[in-house]
Amino acid sequence: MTFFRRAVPRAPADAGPVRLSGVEVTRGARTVFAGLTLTLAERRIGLVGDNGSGKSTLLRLINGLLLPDAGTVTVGALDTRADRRKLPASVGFVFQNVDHQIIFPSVLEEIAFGPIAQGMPKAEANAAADHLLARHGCAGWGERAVADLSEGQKQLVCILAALAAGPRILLLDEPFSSLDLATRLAFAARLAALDLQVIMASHDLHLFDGFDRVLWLKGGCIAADGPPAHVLALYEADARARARAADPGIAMPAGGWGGAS
Ligand SMILES: Nc1ncnc2c1ncn2[C@@H]1O[C@H](COP(=O)(O)OP(=O)(O)OP(=O)(O)O)[C@@H](O)[C@H]1O
Repeated sequence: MTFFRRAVPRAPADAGPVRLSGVEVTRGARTVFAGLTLTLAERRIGLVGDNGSGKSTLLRLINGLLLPDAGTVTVGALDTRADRRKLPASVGFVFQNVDHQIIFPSVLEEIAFGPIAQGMPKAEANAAADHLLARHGCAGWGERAVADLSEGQKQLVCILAALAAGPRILLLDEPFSSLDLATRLAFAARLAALDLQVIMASHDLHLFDGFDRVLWLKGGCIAADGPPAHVLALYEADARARARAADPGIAMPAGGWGGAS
């Protein structure tokens, strides 16, 4: 599925997997990663883990917003340190907090920005943004002030803005948390059809249906890595055990992943 024609031909250098090699990251006084090595090649990769386990930090390393204190992160042949300015053409990102992402006053400007930055003429980018909005049930939103949108509507604009730039890799950090059910379902279906690599962090485990691989981060380490059903069952069993240990009298709700109890 094509959302936008690419503004400029993609550099061959962005082909190939994401690789982290010996990555060390300290944020504030806390060591988040102490020698993380990973190859991320699958088309659909999920990240799960407790609050503070390092999911957002990992995504920020891949899009070059955060540079490792030691080690390297590469996207194909692009090194996030040396080739930082080339990354936005290849790597799209939807932030957990939309207010950290939105920079323009109007919806149209926000969505057209990426293609214009890549060289698409403004009139063409604006027309394509209008078309994209219409395809997602938001016809006529272009002139709306972003500040007047609800949280979920802002989240939708951020997702569309990321797609508009035609990335090869889409990084999503809790992208659907404020979307209503119908919009969430529609996006999950569209996501499944997108011809690009998706790496998504979420606490909504059902979003990983159909994913190729899930990584469970625990204290900056990989606690489990593999098919979603396997990893999510381990993760949920661990979470339930810890919830029980914290409050032995707790009545745990049934259901969940992989029959974990
Ligand atoms: N800007 C920052 N300054 C200092 N420390 C930070 C900063 N951002 C994150 N951290 C720390 O880095 C660690 C990893 O945070 P990160 O945001 O990657 O976690 P997360 O898994 O995405 O959590 P959540 O599920 O809550 O979104 C945490 O201990 C956090 O306190």
